[in-house]
Amino acid sequence: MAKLILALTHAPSWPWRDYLEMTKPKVVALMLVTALVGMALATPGWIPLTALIFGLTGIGMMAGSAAAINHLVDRRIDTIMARTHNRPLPKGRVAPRQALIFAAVLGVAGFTLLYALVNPLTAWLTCASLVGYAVIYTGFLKRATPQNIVIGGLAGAMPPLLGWTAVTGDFHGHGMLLVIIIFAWTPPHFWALAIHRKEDYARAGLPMLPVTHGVEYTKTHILLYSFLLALACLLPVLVGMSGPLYLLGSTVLSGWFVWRAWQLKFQPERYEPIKLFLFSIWQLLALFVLLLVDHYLELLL
Ligand code: HEM
Ligand SMILES: CC(C)=CCC/C(C)=C/CC/C(C)=C/COP(=O)(O)OP(=O)(O)O
Repeated sequence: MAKLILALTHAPSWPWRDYLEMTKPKVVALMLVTALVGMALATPGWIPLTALIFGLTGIGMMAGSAAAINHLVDRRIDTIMARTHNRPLPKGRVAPRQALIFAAVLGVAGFTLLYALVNPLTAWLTCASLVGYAVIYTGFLKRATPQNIVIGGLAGAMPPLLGWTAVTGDFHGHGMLLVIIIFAWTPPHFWALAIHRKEDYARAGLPMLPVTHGVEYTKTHILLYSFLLALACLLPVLVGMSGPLYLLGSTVLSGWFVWRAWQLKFQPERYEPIKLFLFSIWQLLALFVLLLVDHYLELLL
């Protein structure tokens, strides 16, 4: 252990910002919001404090570890792409060995926390998500097929279910519905950025949809997924998990998403792909805040 800490802190000054960057903090933060909502919806009362604190910490640590492994595995292609060439590994600010140790310590600590203080089911499911993203998506799918993000997106969509099992220790269909929402949201989220960064991906030799099938084909798929997302967003109401406030708010958000995806396809001069990418992030945040507010409002009324 002392050796590990020594290797991590050996650099002349502790480049903590680089290590933080490797955990993709903004992405993980939004994932933790979705996990928190999964926790809240799993129980009619307040979220038990142990599940809340150790659950979110453990899930956050393991997601950060997965992100750091992604930085490590992708360090060569990240050097080629304009968006990523300034990252800590391509720039040599963090050595591959240090990144590996960092990811391992973070991942093992997160797993131990979840296993010992939350429950084994959540620990193993989070472990499966880590492997899904860091190994299956990053190490294989990303380089293999333009459907990489559709399949790999499942790992990133898991946090609400992880939050749910952290509270109940059991699977529940309602938790899975929240996963389905993020699963349908991920392709338009990513493909909008992939259109914007098409040249980057082509140069790096990555088979992203706009590179392999063209921009128009990708835009059509974004539009189709926006319809799928709108349908998925209705599921919490159809099963009675969420009420009228959520129905109203999510319908507005879904309509807005479909309208923007429609503009992207049919009025490209009015709406650029990068705008849809940024919008998708706020839309998902708003959707999950709505689920939360609706849940507690139903409890209070
Ligand atoms: C495997 C599925 C996913 C892929 C391939 C993907 C892809 C990306 C990419 C390439 C970026 C740009 C990062 C950058 O500019 O450095 C990004 C940003 C972002 N993604 Fe995703 N994403 C996925 C899933 C998710 C999920 C599930 C969430 C949250 C629940 C999420 C939230 C975000 C946020 C908040 C950002 C902005 C980060 C920033 O500004 O630094 N993503 N995503
Ligand atoms: C345990 C758990 C919940 C794991 C999920 C972890 C996680 C941080 C998923 C992030 C999804 C994401 C930003 C993918 C982009 O990868 P990319 O390689 O396509 O993007 P990049 O080029 O920006 O690195």
